[in-house]
Amino acid sequence: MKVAITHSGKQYQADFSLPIDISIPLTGTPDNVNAWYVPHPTIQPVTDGDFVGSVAAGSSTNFNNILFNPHGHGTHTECVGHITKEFYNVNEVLTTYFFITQLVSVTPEPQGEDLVITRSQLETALEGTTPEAVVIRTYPNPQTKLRKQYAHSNPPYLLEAAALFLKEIGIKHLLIDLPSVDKEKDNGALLAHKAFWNYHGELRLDATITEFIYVPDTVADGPYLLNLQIASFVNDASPSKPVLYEIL
Ligand SMILES: N[C@@H](CC(=O)c1ccccc1NC=O)C(=O)O
Repeated sequence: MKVAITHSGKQYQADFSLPIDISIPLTGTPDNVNAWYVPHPTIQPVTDGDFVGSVAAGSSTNFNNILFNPHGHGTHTECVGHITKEFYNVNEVLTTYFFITQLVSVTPEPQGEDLVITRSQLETALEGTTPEAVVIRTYPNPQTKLRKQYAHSNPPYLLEAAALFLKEIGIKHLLIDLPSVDKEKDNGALLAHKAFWNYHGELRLDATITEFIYVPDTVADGPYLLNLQIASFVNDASPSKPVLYEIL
């Protein structure tokens, strides 16, 4: 299914029959990707007395409860409500779902004991483009990222200046393959989140951060059409399904 798109005076074409899903599947198993010290998600049949919500166990239907945490268990999209006293929910904030995006790859640089993404790395990678959304793939990029247990691993993160740069050039949606844009243990500083959402000024209520994506190596850097969909959770964050389409 080919589509022709006119956006900001430019013409694009994409083929909806060739989606590139950059979400991480969520499973109810211990090897589900994990961060923030939460137990693994569970997907279990509802039970009620003798009833077990499983066809294999004699029920008419499979009928599972799912217990998971959007921030800790996989691809999720969050709004400024992640860091504010006031309640903002991502379902109200994300109101359109297609964006022109740029996929960039960076190798985080050592800074003391950390690995960080710098402003100049993003400047270089974006090559002067100012898309609505940026998808950041970090190297190395092994497939084990799909089930990595990140707790206490001090994953790479974005420097405050890098997040400020993305805000300055008007990026509305930031997607990254790490558990957070900030350092794991930062005593609540959350510098990159705050910079991107302009926490100390007028909040960028319509800006989102999507963490825990996975972009396979076979996908080349460059421009894409992004379809960013969430489940309609009234919460600061929701599991999400970002999908890229090559621009033809
Ligand atoms: N680094 C923060 C914690 C943090 O960032 C966080 C904690 C739980 C769930 C998500 C978090 N950040 C996600 O981007 C801290 O050390 O307080």
